[in-house]
Amino acid sequence: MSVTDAYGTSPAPASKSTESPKRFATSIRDLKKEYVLKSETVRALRGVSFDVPEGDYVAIMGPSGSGKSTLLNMLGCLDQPTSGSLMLGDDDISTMSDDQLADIRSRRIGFVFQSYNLIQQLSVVENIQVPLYYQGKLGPKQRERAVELAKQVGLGDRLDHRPTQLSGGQQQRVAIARSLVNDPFFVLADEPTGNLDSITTDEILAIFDKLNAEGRTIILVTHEDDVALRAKRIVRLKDGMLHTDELVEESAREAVRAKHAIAVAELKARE
Ligand SMILES: Nc1ncnc2c1ncn2[C@@H]1O[C@H](COP(=O)(O)OP(=O)(O)OP(=O)(O)O)[C@@H](O)[C@H]1O
Repeated sequence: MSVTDAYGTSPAPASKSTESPKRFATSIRDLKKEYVLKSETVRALRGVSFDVPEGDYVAIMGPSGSGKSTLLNMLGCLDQPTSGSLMLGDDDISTMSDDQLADIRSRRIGFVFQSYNLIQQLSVVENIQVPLYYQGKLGPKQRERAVELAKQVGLGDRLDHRPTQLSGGQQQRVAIARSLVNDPFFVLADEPTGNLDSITTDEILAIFDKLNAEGRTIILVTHEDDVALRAKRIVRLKDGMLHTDELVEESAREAVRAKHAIAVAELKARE
């Protein structure tokens, strides 16, 4: 296998070096989530712990029912744990009110969904500005930032297009630009390439590579090994527990990038 042991799941021992301490985009400790139904209690997460240092690129994997969506909902401040802690910066989401959760969600988390979730009536630039709208922050400066982000994801010539006038890959680029508009703690991507063909998948993964190289923290849920191997680290859940937490060797990342590049070149040659 092309991965090595990762950071470990317990708090790091105090460093004796003079290096500044690692900052975490999020830090999760003994996270549990139970759903209480009439006939039974489902233990969806049974004590999950791991850290995501700033600048990391983590793929979360696991079989159906292993707890990925439950974890994602908490990382996205859409739901609270039954017990344990999930820190975003200095805030523990398990102690927040619904209003505080909504506030931190709109200000500090960048979402990218499988189905893009764009507003059909709005243009590319307007869609990118949507998270700012919810904070009452809309002005020329914010529009300028949205235009800049559109250019960063290669949509500088599509600023006034509506989602129906864009391909799936272009719509996902809008969603990625939208996810960055608030300068989030991390980009949370749920099967972001699930609806895309191989060529477009590679283009979207290249954007994530670039964003991560620029220092953006990315947390991505995927079922696909080849998508996960583009990340720096793979966290696997099983039966609501952390099964493995492994770093992906740079050589393995390079190999999968090369494999994707060859597949894309072959497909383009056939067109
Ligand atoms: N709202 C809910 N009420 C009750 N049980 C739930 C709820 N949401 C999830 N579960 C249960 O919690 C467990 C974990 O579900 P979860 O959706 O987090 O898994 P998953 O890994 O995302 O699965 P998949 O890959 O199929 O989406 C499952 O047994 C599921 O049935």
